[in-house]
Amino acid sequence: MSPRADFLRPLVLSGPSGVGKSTLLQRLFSEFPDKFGFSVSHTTRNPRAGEVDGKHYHFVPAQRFKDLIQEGAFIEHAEFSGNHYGTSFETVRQVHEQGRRCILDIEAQGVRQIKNTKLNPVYLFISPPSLVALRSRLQGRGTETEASVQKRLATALAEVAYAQEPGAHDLVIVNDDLDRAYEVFKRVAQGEEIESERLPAFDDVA
Ligand SMILES: Nc1ncnc2c1ncn2[C@@H]1O[C@H](COP(=O)(O)OP(=O)(O)OP(=O)(O)O)[C@@H](O)[C@H]1O
Repeated sequence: MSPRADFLRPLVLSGPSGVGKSTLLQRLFSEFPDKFGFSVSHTTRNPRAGEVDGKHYHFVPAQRFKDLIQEGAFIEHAEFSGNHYGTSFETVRQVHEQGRRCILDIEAQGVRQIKNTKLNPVYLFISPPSLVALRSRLQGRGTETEASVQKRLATALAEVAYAQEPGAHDLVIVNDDLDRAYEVFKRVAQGEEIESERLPAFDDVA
C-alpha cells in the first residue's frame, strides 16, 4: 500500500509544556518502531534524569548553539524558559533519508518561523483540557520547581493564544483522556485526514 499523501509531509507537534506531547510520542514510537523519526532538537538546557544526548536532545553549550545559528544550521530556533532550542535542517534530512515520517516537537515561536520555510508540514496542536489540568500535570511530573511551573504556565498562555489565531494549526487534539487522545494522534501520524477538535475555552484560572 502506498502511503497517504500527508504521511510524506513532516508533522509539527506543538502545545504547552506538560500537555503530554512526549507521552504521546513515546507511545507512537513504541507501537511503530520503524515508521516515524523524531527530529532531535538542539538545546542549551541541562539534561533531565534519564535523557540521552543524541536521542532526546543534542545537548550543546551556549557558544556552540550560537555558532550553529551563525552557520544557518537551524530551520527554527527559539528561547524558552531561559534555554535555547533549535531544529537543524540536518536532523530532518536524516529522518527522511531513512524513509520515515519526521515528527518535530516545536513551540509557538518556532511554528511561526517554520511557516516561512519550504518545509510544508502538517501543524498539529496538542491542547490541554483546561489550564488547571495543565498545572497539575506539570506539578505531577515532578521535574519542575514551583517557579519553573509558573514560568511554563505563563508561556502556556501564549501558546494557547497563538493556537486561537485562525489558521495557526491544521489540527487540534485535546489531550483529555490519554488513551482517547492517543488513538486520534495515531491516525493523524499515519497521515489520515481527520476533523479538528475544538479548542477548549480556557476560562479557568491555573
Ligand atoms: N491525558 C493525560 N492525562 C493525565 N496526565 C497526562 C496525560 N497525558 C500526559 N500526562 C502526564 O502529564 C505529564 C506531562 O507530560 P509530558 O512530559 O509528556 O508533556 P510534554 O508536553 O512533553 O512537556 P514538555 O514540552 O515540557 O516536554 C506527564 O507526567 C504525563 O504522564
